[in-house]
Amino acid sequence: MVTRPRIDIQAVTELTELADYIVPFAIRVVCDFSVADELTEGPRSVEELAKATGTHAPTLLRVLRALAGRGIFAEVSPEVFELTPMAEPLRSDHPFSVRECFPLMPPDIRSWARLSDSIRTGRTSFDDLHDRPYYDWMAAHPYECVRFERSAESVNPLVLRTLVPAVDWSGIGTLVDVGGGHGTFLAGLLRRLPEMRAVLLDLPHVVTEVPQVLDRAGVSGRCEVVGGDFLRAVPEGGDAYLLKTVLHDWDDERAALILRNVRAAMREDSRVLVVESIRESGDGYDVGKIMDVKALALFGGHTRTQAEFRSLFEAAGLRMAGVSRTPTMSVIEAGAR
Ligand SMILES: C[S@@+](CC[C@H](N)C(=O)[O-])C[C@H]1O[C@@H](n2cnc3c(N)ncnc32)[C@H](O)[C@@H]1O
Repeated sequence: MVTRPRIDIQAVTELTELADYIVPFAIRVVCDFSVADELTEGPRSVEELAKATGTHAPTLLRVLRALAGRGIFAEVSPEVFELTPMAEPLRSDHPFSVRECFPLMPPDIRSWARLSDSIRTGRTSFDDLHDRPYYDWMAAHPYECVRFERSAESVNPLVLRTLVPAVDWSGIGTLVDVGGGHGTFLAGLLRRLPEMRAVLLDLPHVVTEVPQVLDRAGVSGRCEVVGGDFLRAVPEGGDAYLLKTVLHDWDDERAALILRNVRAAMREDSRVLVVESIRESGDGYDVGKIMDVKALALFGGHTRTQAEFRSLFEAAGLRMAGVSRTPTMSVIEAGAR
């Protein structure tokens, strides 16, 4: 039996608002021109802001008005704008700055535009569009690679804040950060845990950025940097192995291979700390479900439920030891089986 459509005007309105994809692009552009940085001393007219940022005043006004409608900046008097709580984190000096969070790079956007291909075939649209997997493409495109790593790391200050108190770090003299990116998470960890030493492994073209990050944090004396491939091998000698937002990039076969390489490198008593967004059941907002679709379009991996993590560890000769959920990400801990 066909039921008649239910009419809920509020729902129709909310749905049409979701079609307005200008917001992330407008945020990207105000970040590119450091508009939030120009408002740190208080409200300013669009005319002044345009002069300071090298932009076209009437156009900047249109973008700022659109964002103000979403609570990002406020028009306090005609054509005069100020920062709001949601605009503050777009400042470059904000301790939880997210201005790198919106890279919106053409290769990614073109893959999103081809999501219909993924839905038909189950394949990763990025690979089909660019003829190779994400990280291989990034290796040949240094500018985009740096933008990608910075966006992946932009939430690290926030994650560190919730994660450090949630984990028992005692007994970890040496931590191996597997796929550690530019090292911002590890640098933050080493600053908070002054007794700890570390090894960071990432692809050779990615680790070139790591020394500057460690130097800025004043921790370079406690961290060795290794350029390598975790699909082949992982450094030995860790009391613990950290894999933060790494496994969701990979299908089960390759995620298990990475963990088997960790298993081969670790001692019987070493710990494995996986930091990820666990995919939860139920209909609530769940970053694990959002990341899952991102992994589908771009990386060819997927996020996992707690039960899926348990099976993945078992396939790699590990045993899940516990899960700590924090307001940002979860820590899924494992040991040797
Ligand atoms: C989503 S980023 C996470 C970075 C970092 N762990 C963090 O959370 O800030 C995934 C990382 O895996 C690295 N990666 C991808 N393939 C790799 C490989 N075969 N060997 C080593 N690292 C790899 C990427 O370069 C990237 O830095």
